[in-house]
Amino acid sequence: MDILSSINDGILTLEFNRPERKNAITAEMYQLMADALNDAEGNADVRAILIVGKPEIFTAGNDLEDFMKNAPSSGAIEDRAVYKYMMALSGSTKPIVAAVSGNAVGIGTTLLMHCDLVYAADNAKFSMPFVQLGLCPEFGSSLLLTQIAGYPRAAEKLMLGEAFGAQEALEMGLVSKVVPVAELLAFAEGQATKLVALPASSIRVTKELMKAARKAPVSEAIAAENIHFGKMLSAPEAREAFMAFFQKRKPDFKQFS
Ligand SMILES: C/C=C/C(=O)SCCNC(=O)CCNC(=O)[C@H](O)C(C)(C)COP(=O)(O)OP(=O)(O)OC[C@H]1O[C@@H](n2cnc3c(N)ncnc32)[C@H](O)[C@@H]1OP(=O)(O)O
Repeated sequence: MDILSSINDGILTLEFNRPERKNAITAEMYQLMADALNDAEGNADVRAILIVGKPEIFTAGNDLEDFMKNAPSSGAIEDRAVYKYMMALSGSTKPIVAAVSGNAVGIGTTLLMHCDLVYAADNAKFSMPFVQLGLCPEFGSSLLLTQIAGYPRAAEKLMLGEAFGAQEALEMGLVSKVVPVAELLAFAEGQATKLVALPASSIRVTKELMKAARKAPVSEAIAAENIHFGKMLSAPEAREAFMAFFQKRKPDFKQFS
């Protein structure tokens, strides 16, 4: 299974488990995670959610082969598994803890902005190389990163798309704390266990209140991003970027005006 899902002691753990492809996320993986999150909504036994990868890799983001195969022209965005996953994540009423070690690329970084507690190992590396792929920010990152980090820093990360480390992520407010990689999982599990022991109703209301002001703007940003992202995914710039990645060469964007 490319996603490992388990419920223990009140914690639903979702683990990326496709290390041979750097945990790149396929439509099937998004769907599995969406289903698990939606099931958790109606399951009072789940009192916290934990999202983890492997010590050496969180996720390489969306599977680029999937991007090439599944042009977005085929159907509405709302029917796509990635959309269902991100809506389930951002709309979850349960507290969500993410533990990031290694690379968190593209949606691997975007998804963190929809979690509540985000812990990074000292080997974590974040990047949103949407522009490098001929794409644009997705699932609210154009708004959320600007709010979290301020415009100039967000512009640097979203326009240049260069990777940055755990310490910088902490300084900019993207993560809650940095811990040594060997201690990350136990630490994150400990934090999730604390959430499980607290009154679920208080956690629920606190989360709702904290997210209330950003709910409508985030929905609007996601809708606007989707319009562009869908078109850009089938444009020649993105095709060139995907081909270049698999051919292990630099993309040639100068051929496009
Ligand atoms: C809506 C969502 C949007 C997004 O998420 S956009 C972001 C999409 N993701 C990317 O652009 C990241 C692409 N991957 C990378 O940049 C690198 O990988 C890493 C930095 C994550 C790791 O680099 P290294 O440790 O050198 O590993 P490796 O040799 O590049 O990858 C090992 C195998 O994994 C495959 N792979 C890696 N990432 C993806 C991916 N995103 N989609 C499909 N396959 C991927 C490779 O091709 C290769 O395979 P083989 O061993 O056969 O050469």
